[in-house]
Amino acid sequence: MSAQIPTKFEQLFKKVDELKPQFIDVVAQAVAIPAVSSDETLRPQVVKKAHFLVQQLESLGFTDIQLKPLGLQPPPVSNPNLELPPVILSRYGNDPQKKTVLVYGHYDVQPAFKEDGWDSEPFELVVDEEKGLLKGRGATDDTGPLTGWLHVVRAHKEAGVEFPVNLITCFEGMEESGSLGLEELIAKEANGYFKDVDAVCISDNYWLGTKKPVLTYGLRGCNYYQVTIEGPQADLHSGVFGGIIAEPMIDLVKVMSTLVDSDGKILIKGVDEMVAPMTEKERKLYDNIDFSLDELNKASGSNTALYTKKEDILMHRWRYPSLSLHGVEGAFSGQGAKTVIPAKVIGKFSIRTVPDMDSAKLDELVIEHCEKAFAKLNSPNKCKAELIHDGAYWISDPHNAQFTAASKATRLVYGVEPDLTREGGSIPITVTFQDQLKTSVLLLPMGRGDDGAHSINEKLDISNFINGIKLMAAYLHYYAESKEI
Ligand SMILES: C[C@H](N)C(=O)N[C@@H](Cc1c[nH]cn1)C(=O)O
Ligand SMILES: [Zn+2]
Ligand SMILES: [Zn+2]
Repeated sequence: MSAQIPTKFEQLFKKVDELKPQFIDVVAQAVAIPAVSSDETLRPQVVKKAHFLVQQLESLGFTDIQLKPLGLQPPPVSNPNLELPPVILSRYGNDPQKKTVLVYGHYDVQPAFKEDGWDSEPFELVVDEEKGLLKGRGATDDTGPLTGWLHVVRAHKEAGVEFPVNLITCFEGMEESGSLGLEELIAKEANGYFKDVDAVCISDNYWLGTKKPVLTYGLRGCNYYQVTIEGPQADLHSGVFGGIIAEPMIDLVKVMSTLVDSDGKILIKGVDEMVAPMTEKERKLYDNIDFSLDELNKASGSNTALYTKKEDILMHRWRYPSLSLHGVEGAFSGQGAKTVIPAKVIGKFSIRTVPDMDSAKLDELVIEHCEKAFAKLNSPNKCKAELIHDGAYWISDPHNAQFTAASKATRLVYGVEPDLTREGGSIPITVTFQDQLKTSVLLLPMGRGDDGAHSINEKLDISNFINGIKLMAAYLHYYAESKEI
């Protein structure tokens, strides 16, 4: 640690180091709750995790803790009476002399099963001191970073360092499923719970690579669709009915194959035309970013990249749309050789959206495309294409007080200037915070590009966890000291 480091940071960082076992224990307890928002049967677990976080907030002295209900989950949903998980609002400090920072995170996670190929149980945090890793679903996305904000508060309390800002939490349990219901809550609370918010900070994305910290000023959006094809009343024996009835799965494969080609080119007419043209100024930005094909290959664990040049990889991750095929509900997917003809199959795919794509126009193009592709099959089956959820893209100017404070904090903690990046993933609610609260938003990632978010063996390096907590703390102090909002 440098000799010039201010005493308050020395005290704080020492305390963060000392509290490492306790911080990891909180992450372990949180990871143990399988809060999978996309699985309707696990909704009680998502709610359980909300209550666990409330207990943590209470014990740290947060006040005005509220579990905001969001009503019923809108269709398409199997259980029409399914309640959305609550949003956790709370505050730490209420000093009118201080700035107020809202921190957003999500406590829900992606599904995970050991059979998917995990080396350990996904909902049992593995603390691998030798490799320096925390492994478990949510370690990096977003349970680890979300709890980071609570650890920042605890470190201040136990180090006896004054907390520099008023902190407001907005923790949701539906981010991985499109942040349903949150937009309305933010609009409602913009002049209520959130009325004094000066800045919003989100720690829910990742460094580009594995070595260099980044600050993020853009996200792609995500429109998620499903195509349902149904025919027979029940699943059938393929020896008895194969070749003499129209099979929904055959139709679905044909429809889905018209969406995208193997080079990643989206085949839906009108989509490319909506993408903002590249400017010379933007083109130059890619030159200075620290990234390589090698890092991409390491993160994907393969040599399957569609592009070899750094600039092409980054542009296709950040500023061009992509279409991914995710799966088929109702289809046989187990081991072995079941000879069934599924009666009803639901194909799932999503499009990552970018400036200047119009979300509603995209829905029209996608639905029309699927209907036309199905009509060409002359099938007697029924087909319905629909949007499941959408979330907007976001891009901002990274030259403001928040980014300046976070750059300074990065230099303090990591000793380097962070790269300014965009993120290929989505955090649907980001733009709503910016527009409704009329504040700047900073994305301050904790984990690395190879953390395996949404994948098997999701991990967070312990060094990223501990330095990430220090970074959050330093950012809050530098932001509090800055003259501008
Ligand atoms: C980047 C963030 N941690 C994340 O994983 N976001 C999800 C959000 C989403 C949108 N639709 C479904 N999930 C993502 O980018 O997939
Ligand atoms: Zn996330
Ligand atoms: Zn995620």
